[in-house]
Amino acid sequence: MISVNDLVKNYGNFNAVKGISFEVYENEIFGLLGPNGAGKSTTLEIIETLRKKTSGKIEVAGYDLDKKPNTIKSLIGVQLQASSYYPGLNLLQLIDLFGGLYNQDVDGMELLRSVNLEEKAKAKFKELSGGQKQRFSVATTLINKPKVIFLDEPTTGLDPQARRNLWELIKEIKSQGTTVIITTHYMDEAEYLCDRIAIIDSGKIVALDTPDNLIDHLVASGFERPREVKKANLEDVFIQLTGKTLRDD
Ligand SMILES: Nc1ncnc2c1ncn2[C@@H]1O[C@H](COP(=O)(O)OP(=O)(O)OP(=O)(O)O)[C@@H](O)[C@H]1O
Repeated sequence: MISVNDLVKNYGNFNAVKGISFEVYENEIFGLLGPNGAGKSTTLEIIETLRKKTSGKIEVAGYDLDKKPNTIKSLIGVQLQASSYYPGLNLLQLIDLFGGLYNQDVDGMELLRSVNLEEKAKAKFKELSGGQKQRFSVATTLINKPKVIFLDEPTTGLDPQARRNLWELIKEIKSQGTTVIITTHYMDEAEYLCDRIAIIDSGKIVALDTPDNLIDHLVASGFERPREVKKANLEDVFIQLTGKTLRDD
């Protein structure tokens, strides 16, 4: 679905992305992981046609980014910044507006239902909880019925229930046939969600494989955790005590 070949991005003298290459297969959830400043957002924004690359070749669904940026724009779904959500409009009106911009006939209620926000159709974006805001933001990526969506840290700041709820939503989106590229700083999230992961460090890909293979490879190299892992962790305690249901309605 996406092929990135020897991508380089310089900001002035600073070499932020240093010749990375990877492919994202159709209908997989592909994770880009890496420390702050590794170059994840830069790479995503270049593929999204929002930022200019310095050099390299990128294809999305077989279209060359240099030759067909507008075709690519019509095939991808990108999360909008919170500032794009006009404060005077409710969720349904926002979807209608974005649908109009994409020249798409969208059933707003159906879309809101798919992200469990039906009851908030008449609410303004600013009136939503953090989890609801993220679900709405994911919904807006689907308005143009894209082949691939880009999610940049979609669960940052959410409570454990809301995170799990969003994970299920992302899996559901994949099961409908959409390819997903996601960045995250949560390793449990990447392990649960991603079919394959690229780990980027200082503008270079240092590993690319399935989560299982990456872990097996580390274990095969002789790595052992310094102490025995308990059968549960604090997050299990939290979920056990507070339940799995969402509280943000
Ligand atoms: N517009 C810009 N001008 C100059 N330098 C930039 C610009 N945007 C990003 N950078 C630099 O490029 C590097 C990569 O930034 P980028 O935002 O892609 O990292 P990231 O991996 O997404 O980080 P984070 O996890 O913090 O979101 C950083 O050192 C950053 O300071």
